[in-house]
Amino acid sequence: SLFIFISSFTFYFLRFLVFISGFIFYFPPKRRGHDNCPDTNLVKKQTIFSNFSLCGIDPTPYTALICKLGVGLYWWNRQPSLISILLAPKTKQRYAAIGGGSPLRRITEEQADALRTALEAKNLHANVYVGMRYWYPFMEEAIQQIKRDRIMKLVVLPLFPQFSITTTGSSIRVLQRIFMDNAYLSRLPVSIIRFWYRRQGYIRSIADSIVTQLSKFEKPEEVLIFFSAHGVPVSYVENAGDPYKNQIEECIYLIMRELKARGARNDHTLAYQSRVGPVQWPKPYTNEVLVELGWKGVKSLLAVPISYVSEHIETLEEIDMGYKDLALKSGIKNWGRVPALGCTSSFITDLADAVVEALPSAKALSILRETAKESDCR
Ligand SMILES: C=CC1=C(C)c2cc3[nH]c(cc4nc(cc5[nH]c(cc1n2)c(C)c5CCC(=O)O)C(CCC(=O)O)=C4C)c(C)c3C=C
Ligand SMILES: [Fe+2]
Repeated sequence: SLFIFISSFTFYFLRFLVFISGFIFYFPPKRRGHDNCPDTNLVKKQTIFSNFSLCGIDPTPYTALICKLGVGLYWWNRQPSLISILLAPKTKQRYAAIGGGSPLRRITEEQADALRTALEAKNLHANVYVGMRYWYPFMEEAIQQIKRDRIMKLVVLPLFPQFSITTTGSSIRVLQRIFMDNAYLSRLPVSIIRFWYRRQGYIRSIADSIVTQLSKFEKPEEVLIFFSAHGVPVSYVENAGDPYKNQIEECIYLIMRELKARGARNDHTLAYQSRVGPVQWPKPYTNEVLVELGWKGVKSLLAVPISYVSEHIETLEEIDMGYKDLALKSGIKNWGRVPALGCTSSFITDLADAVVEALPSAKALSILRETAKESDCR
């Protein structure tokens, strides 16, 4: 325990030094309110690694305590860290290449509107709040609004089809931390949809989109369907029990089964993209596989980003620019890409069904927390 305490202390001292260095070298843009907030996502890049907690996992059990000792977690988690400062120039260039900012917030707000309308069509009159983990509007802000509105029941719908500790798990953790500190929130019945890639509506919507894109090739039957999933550190999968990799594989199996049922006989493959930092990522890597496929003589390829439901930097820049260039240079002649589902109506209707189905199981988070402790949302 003494050892843990000393290492925690050292960690937070180093963290403090990095935080100070962040202020010396970089001044984040001031927040100017939602409507004119610069959605360049540069700040997100600069805060995403904050607290040295890679992807939202706190490295010590003392975080909550330390934050209560005068440094609010909300503020603490928004300070730039060294690694993010180092990455900033490259990130700035990448966002410049897609028009100077991420469309993610706009698309998410459109999805929220479409979901509200789809719920109304099902006679459910609900408020839909958008809360983001690393950018405005932050989850904390959405929760403040929920508190003000004194809603009666809450369904949490992560916009990630598959569960990962780094995405949905990290968001649930924030939610639990805030909810348990407040009397109204801790009693509010909540239902969390932890993943939804098995839903027929989602699988069918992706399959529809793949069929549409295949039909644009001269010889659709010869096209290789290339699933590109976002990677997560291997240690999360192997040591922390992140179900993400298994869920990705099952998701692809379900999509291919749907395509086969519709008569498609295309080959398919899976690779992992967006590697960050020196940690090991699940293999094979998207860039390496593309080169290999080119060498092997694959001529037509349809890229299917499988971890997202909105266009953003990893589809518009990483896939459409980086991987496409690499594929063409490696000998692949015909390139296509399935767009993210965005506001596709069959998809939004299915999400609305998921919300309706989740309502009856809503329970106060104080009860859910016990279940979460035993599960994978650490
Ligand atoms: C170790 C770091 C990261 C892991 C693991 C990770 C997992 C992960 N992320 C998404 C989806 C998105 N990530 C986005 C941005 C983003 N993510 C990381 C790091 C990790 N993500 C960084 C550093 C950033 C900043 C942007 C960048 O430079 O790439 C976004 C938003 C991008 C936008 O344009 O708005 C999404 C969406 C998934 C699905 C995932 C694992 C399952
Ligand atoms: Fe990410």
